[in-house]
Amino acid sequence: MELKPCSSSAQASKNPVAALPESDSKSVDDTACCEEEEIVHEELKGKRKEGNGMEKKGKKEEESEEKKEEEKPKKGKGGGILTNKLFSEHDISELTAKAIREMNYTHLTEIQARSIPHLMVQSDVMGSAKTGSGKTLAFLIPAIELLRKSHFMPRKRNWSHCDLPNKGACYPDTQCCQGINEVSLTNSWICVIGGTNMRSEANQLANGINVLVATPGRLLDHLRSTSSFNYKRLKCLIIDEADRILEQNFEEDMKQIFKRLPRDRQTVLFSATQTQKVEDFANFTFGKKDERERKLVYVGVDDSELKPTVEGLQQGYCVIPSEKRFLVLYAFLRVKARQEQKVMVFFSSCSSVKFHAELLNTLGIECYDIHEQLKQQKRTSTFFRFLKEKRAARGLDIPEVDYIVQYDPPDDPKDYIHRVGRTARGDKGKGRALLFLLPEELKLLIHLQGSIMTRVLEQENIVGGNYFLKQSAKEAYRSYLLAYNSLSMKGIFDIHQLDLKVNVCDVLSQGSVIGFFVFILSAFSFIIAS
Ligand SMILES: Nc1ncnc2c1ncn2[C@@H]1O[C@H](COP(=O)(O)OP(=O)(O)OP(=O)(O)O)[C@@H](O)[C@H]1O
Repeated sequence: MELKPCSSSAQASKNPVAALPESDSKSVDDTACCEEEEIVHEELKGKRKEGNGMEKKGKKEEESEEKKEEEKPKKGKGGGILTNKLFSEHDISELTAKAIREMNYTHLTEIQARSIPHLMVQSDVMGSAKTGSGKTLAFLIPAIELLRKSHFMPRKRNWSHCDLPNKGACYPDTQCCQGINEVSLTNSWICVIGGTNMRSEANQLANGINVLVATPGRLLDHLRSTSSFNYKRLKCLIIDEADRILEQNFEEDMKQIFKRLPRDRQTVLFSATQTQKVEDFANFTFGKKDERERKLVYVGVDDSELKPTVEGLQQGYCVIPSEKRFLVLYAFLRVKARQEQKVMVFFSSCSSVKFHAELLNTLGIECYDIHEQLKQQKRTSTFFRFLKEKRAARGLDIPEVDYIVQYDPPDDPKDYIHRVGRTARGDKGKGRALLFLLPEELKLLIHLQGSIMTRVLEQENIVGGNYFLKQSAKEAYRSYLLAYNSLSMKGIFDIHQLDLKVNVCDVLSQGSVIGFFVFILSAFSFIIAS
């Protein structure tokens, strides 16, 4: 078995939407806060050029850019995702403010600080920020506030908001809606997702709702077939996780949805990764400049960053031949179970999830399974049970996931980013992600460059760059081999049968590998000892 850190970094996602960079001028709106991010497609291309340093800037321009930079929300201390902007500085109704306080949030994240002011004045917004950076509240607070200002009442035949995430994102979005609504108690909302009972959803829609969280496919079904569903007064359409929606081939459904919905509405599109597909979809969603009456603002929080994953995420991979993969997983999960850590494991098929969950439960490792073949209700309840599970030892009710394990590889870098984005979420969130690869799958790393990285690299440098640690690691490894060789039952413990050549060479020739190697090895020694 070969265990290695990922050793390179570059860009996994494509450049941010070329046609929709942040701009700073020609605001149609008179709100000062919106001036810095106003966009007009044609002007944007020019701006991007400037951003790339391809044209010389005049002094005046430089000064105005400096001013803009000063006006941007500053990141809070401690390297988290929060800025120095407070929720209390915003014109938010008391009930929503109370809901936010009850969630213990005081400061806004960057995507929130930069998009909420635009959304509150009902501009169209296209937002882009890493997974776990607080996009949900960024669009939900203005949505709830818009409802409040419009004096919408529950159970009237209105339909004012539609939030369109993909199926996975539906849970956090509805949870967040629920959080705000539990306190404000003003809005009725429902969540419609494929796999649930369409008739009961139709009844609720007929009764009238204020906020609808839906997957594109199921929403289209209702638009087509639920005659009592009155959507003519839609105020705001929010498309969350646009990149995921497109990946799952919902593009055609989205076009059909757009055809049916009223055009005079606010439109919001959020995405964690930017691709050509998202760019094309954005152009299609917002239409051409002349067709648009509303102002469109692009807020790209991480556009200048090379790394598409968050700071608090440590990432690594291990190369394991297929016959040993389950053993590694089992050993790993046992250690993590003892440490009362939460681990989310990704497989490539439903039957594989089912099988491994059954097997692990049989072997005494308690785990839940979520896959497409389960009824939606079961999926939702399992998901919430997993998130809410208490960790007795620490006495905390923390929903965060400590580890993401990708037992089967992701389909592409975006898939990878979304999977690892389930950990290290929120302010100063910390988490780890481990990718299992077969030796012949190593080529995948070329495509993941930039996604996997830094922290493990730092770890690698700690050992590789430190003479004493390196010597000590070599010594530890040498003594492990000597001890193994000294075992008396040679029939069982034959050092010549150990497939260690690759590891020995790697460990001894590159200090780089040692950090991660030792980390995993210690997990095994724990198992052996237990
Ligand atoms: N203002 C805030 N202060 C502190 N924590 C926050 C704040 N806003 C959001 N969070 C935390 O950040 C976590 C991630 O937020 P959210 O789910 O909105 O991210 P996201 O950007 O939508 O991620 P994804 O793209 O994966 O859906 C939340 O679970 C919440 O704990």
